Amino acid sequence: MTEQQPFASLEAAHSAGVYAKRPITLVRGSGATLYDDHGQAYLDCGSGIGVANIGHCHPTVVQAIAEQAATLTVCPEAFHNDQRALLQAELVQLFPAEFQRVFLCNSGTEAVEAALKFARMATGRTAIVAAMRGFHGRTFGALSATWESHYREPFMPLVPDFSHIPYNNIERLQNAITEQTAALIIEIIQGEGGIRPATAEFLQAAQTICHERGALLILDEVQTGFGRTGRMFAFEHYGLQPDLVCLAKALGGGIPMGAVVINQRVGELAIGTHGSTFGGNPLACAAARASLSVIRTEQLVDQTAEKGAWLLTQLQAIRSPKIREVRGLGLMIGIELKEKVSPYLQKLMNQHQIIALNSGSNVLRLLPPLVISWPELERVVATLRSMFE
Ligand SMILES: Cc1[nH+]cc(COP(=O)(O)O)c(CN[C@@H](CCC(=O)O)C(=O)O)c1O
Repeated sequence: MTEQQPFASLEAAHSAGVYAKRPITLVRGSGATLYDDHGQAYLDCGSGIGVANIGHCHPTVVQAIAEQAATLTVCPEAFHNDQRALLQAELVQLFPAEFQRVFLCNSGTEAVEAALKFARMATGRTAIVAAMRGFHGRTFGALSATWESHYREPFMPLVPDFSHIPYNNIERLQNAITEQTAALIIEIIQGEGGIRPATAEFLQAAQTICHERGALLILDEVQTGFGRTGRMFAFEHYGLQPDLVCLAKALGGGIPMGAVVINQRVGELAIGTHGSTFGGNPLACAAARASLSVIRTEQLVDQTAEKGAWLLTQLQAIRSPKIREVRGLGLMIGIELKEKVSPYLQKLMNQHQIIALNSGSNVLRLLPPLVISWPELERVVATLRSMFE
């Protein structure tokens, strides 16, 4: 172990080796601040890839986890459980009345896998249409809907009968959705794919075409959900009535969790056709309930709409030959550069102690905790302005 980075070298010695690592060891978090093992503070604008919407180690969630950890953490879905029953009821309350059922799992990719399986089972069809640049997860089904070839190539063949259309292209959508299509799966804003918002026209057309032709509309809100875009769920901006909504990331307040919220239009799902050992476990459900209560009591959705509008305006006002476009919604913002983004991420972290993300090779992605303060936002704008102007 090296003196400066004792844990990094120890981790590197035993890690599977599939992750590119940044040269810091994070050991503590609070609100929008992270701390490394030398006590250095960082302003977090990544939220653990869109997980820490309510900030790190929120006391309400910490207390709920501690209490549930001392009560019951293991309870498979073969048995009823109080925390699960309450969470399911609280979750569907956030959706239109047609959504009455929830499948609980443990990650975004699991939520997507479940939604894809439910769509094939409910329609008796096999074709799945997804969008170019979309990201839906890394398990074989979700990966078959994910676009980037470097995620897919090493694992071919994937699941058959998946196809992709250009995002926001209604004509190609018209041609792709047929009587053999089980579902269309899309993001309202492509996150990993570059912070690319869908157009209202594309989303409305997607819903109309799917429902006219008997296909289901799956919205992958793993990244856009739980206030990230300034509404509790991004589909609310467009008044959509999807059939299956995939959730994860911020759902569990930092505890791994995924969910599929199911419109009654999908119909009954047969017992024994899908499942999960850890899905709906009491610990994750208690954490999720606490997280939802924080989002509600701290009015984080409205805060995000206000903070996000200000941040987008400030960043769009930066005049720089290096910036192609600044786009996004709420506190899900991308700065598309005319060059590689990684040097800027390193500079932000090493010289300014701000942690940001990439989307692809040239988009700087900002996903700060929704609890980020106004002074912290002003620091982000001032720092980026100094870097790019
Ligand atoms: C829209 C979306 N859907 C599904 C997933 C899969 O969720 P999970 O199984 O919990 O990771 C992700 C992860 N998005 C991150 C990619 C993570 C990875 O590299 O893998 C991201 O946006 O970078 C998404 O952003």
